[in-house]
Amino acid sequence: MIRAVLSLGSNVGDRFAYLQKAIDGFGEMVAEVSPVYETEPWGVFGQEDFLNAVFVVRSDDVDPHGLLTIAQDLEREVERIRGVKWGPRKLDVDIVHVDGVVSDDPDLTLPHPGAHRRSTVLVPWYDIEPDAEIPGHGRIADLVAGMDTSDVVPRPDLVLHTGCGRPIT
Ligand SMILES: Nc1ncnc2c1ncn2[C@@H]1O[C@H](COP(=O)(O)OP(=O)(O)OP(=O)(O)O)[C@@H](O)[C@H]1O
Ligand SMILES: Nc1nc2c(c(=O)[nH]1)N=C(CO)CN2
Repeated sequence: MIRAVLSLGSNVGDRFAYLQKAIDGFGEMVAEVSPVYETEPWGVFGQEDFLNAVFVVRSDDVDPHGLLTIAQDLEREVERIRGVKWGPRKLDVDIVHVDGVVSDDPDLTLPHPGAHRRSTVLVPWYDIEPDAEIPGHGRIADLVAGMDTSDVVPRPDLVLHTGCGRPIT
């Protein structure tokens, strides 16, 4: 059984619909989904605000690279052209952490090398797994406590649904 934490981001078009599409794409693997947050862009400034969320998957059928393939297929489905690094995007799906896996493979670095610095990942992750730790970086509760989270604002009006399990159309 694999257990992994993935992050979602979108700042172009119908942002919430893209996040929901990603959750639906992982179907019955999805075990838990965080609240949605409206977040100020990091990396490239002057772009639109993002919606961000985090979800947990469990599966007997895929390995970490299988998760990455699903994530990249979903990204490609909504946006075939990748723009500038850290620039605007309809959908970004990152593999944040896989239980028991540490890897420096550039195609799939685990834990994700930016996750421990990103309030946009840690704040929603903390909501659903307050006791989680990032190998090499410690408890996410401590990481969140040490950062400015004022640019990560809850959107309780936007709730991602699980358990749909239908294929992407
Ligand atoms: N943990 C990971 N999750 C997702 N992609 C990863 C991971 N580790 C390495 N990669 C690789 O990173 C490459 C670029 O991914 P992507 O376009 O999502 O980057 P980005 O979102 O612009 O930046 P960042 O990865 O810092 O969020 C992909 O080709 C993928 O193979
Ligand atoms: N707030 C926020 N900013 C970003 C994000 C993101 O998900 N949220 N993703 C980026 C590229 O992966 C670049 N900048």
